[in-house]
Amino acid sequence: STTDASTTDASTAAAECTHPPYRVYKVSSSPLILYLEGFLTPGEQTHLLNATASRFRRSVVAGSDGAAQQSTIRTSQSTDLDHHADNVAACIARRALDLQGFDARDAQLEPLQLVRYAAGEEYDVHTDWLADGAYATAPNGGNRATSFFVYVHVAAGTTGGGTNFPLVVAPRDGRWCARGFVECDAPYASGLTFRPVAGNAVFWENLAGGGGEGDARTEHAGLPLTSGDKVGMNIWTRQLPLSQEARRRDVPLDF
Ligand SMILES: O=C(O)CCC(=O)C(=O)O
Ligand SMILES: [Fe+2]
Repeated sequence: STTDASTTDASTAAAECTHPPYRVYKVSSSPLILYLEGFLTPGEQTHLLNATASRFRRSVVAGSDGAAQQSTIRTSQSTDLDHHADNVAACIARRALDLQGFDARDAQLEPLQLVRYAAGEEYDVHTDWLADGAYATAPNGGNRATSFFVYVHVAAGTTGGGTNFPLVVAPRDGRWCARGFVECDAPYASGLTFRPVAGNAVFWENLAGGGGEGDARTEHAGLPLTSGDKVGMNIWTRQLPLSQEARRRDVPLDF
């Protein structure tokens, strides 16, 4: 390709990439939650791991002042991957926008964020939408309208590490369990837990109501990994375009 990496965006990469025929299953209407089977190809999974392998650092969260800080609630390692500088990541970003219809723009995407969990690590219950409006300003793209959590790698023998939505009722049909998408051994009262399955993804809308308020029902957790190794990826779409500066900056978007 002769495309200059600095000018590549999810639109230009779309011409060069072939999207896998992933399947979409609605899990919940309100909040909207979709399960995406085969969202990443095996080649894309390998590429994402290789592109980020040496770059993982202790994850951070938004502190009470909005600034990124380490916390016992999020003990994983993470790293950003700028999809404007990586054609595979740009193709995945394009796919994530396409699912959201023609109005979702590349400028609304945060850099892709990979998250790695070793045994014992977790991300306790949180929302992806920012509770403090001071950090959901127009130059910051407003709030996080939607989230994808994509399972990039799940080592053989991995246990635990599901993605749990405590306030969402689990779907009932046995195929959710039989296909390995949903954890069905946990008590009903614990809500909905997706099992980590490499290549698959969960998509949801974070905001509700006409005013775009954060939807409390979208709270969720990356449950503790009890053994193995799990790498996931967040793809966050803002309500509005992020300023060029905010798109490139690690702080305060990197949580
Ligand atoms: O690890 C998971 O299953 C979920 C992670 C998550 O919610 C996040 O990184 O915001
Ligand atoms: Fe999250």
